[in-house]
Amino acid sequence: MASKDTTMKNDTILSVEHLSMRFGGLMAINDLSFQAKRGEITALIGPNGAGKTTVFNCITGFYKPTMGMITMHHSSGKDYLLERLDDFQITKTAKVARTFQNIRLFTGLTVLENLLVAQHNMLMKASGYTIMGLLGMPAYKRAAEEAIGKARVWLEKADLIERADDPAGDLPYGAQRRLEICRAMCTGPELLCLDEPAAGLNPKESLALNQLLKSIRDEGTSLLLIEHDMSVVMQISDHVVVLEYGQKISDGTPDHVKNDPKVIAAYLGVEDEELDEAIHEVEAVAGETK
Ligand SMILES: Nc1ncnc2c1ncn2[C@@H]1O[C@H](COP(=O)(O)OP(=O)(O)OP(=O)(O)O)[C@@H](O)[C@H]1O
Repeated sequence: MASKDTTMKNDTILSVEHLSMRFGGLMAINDLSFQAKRGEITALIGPNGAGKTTVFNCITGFYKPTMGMITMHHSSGKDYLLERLDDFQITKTAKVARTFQNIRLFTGLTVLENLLVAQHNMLMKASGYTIMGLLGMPAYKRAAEEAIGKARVWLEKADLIERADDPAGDLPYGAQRRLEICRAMCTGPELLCLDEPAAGLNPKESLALNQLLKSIRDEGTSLLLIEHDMSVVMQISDHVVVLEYGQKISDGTPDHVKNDPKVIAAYLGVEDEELDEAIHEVEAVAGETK
């Protein structure tokens, strides 16, 4: 019999079925279906304008899809139809958190305060939506201590604990990106969606990011990410879905998609007859970066 861990790892956390999104005359996503597995890092890749951010915006409630179903399957066995929920319900109830292409921290607040703001809902609930917090009632005090404890755990994991009391805006770029991820993790998501987390990072920052993302996965949160940096995608993803012109052109392990001629053609923008040459070029580049 499979162990519980193995079973958990192989089941589906997110199903996207026949998703379409039309903007006026443009079909940005056209009948897209794919699944993300629980306990895995799934990467959504594709050339510029392929529709990756639009898929993210549909999953996280920023857009209502023109057609299709997006289902979040909780580990409790409960399912949530994301296209029917508002964005705040998607975070709070369906437990899907996201980060954006551009950093959205409260730069004037400290690193720790940014993580406490993320837990505002839980603290408000503990206060009974009254002045219990100001009066220092035990239930609120406990909740506040828990919030600080959770923030500390994430700051340790992201190697930011030394900077807890510094303004978030003073952190180097790569550290700000990691802080954003910690902030999303403080909301307790089952699925974390990251929009280009490695954009603008230097190789050292990129390595720190990879370690953080792998530790998030290994502790049981599933990840879905859009990423242009192929070294990040190939190093940390368990599963890759490739889009071109709003449609899926490949789906499988990093090795599978890396060698898929359709993917190579899409990235290099080559015609079928030029494919062999393009594949040789890609293999040569891959060999150099090993
Ligand atoms: N709000 C919108 N209104 C109209 N067209 C849009 C809108 N959002 C996206 N599009 C169009 O949909 C298509 C897919 O865009 P999208 O941003 O999803 O692609 P992407 O794969 O994320 O691209 P990139 O890698 O450049 O970020 C593009 O042609 C884009 O111009």
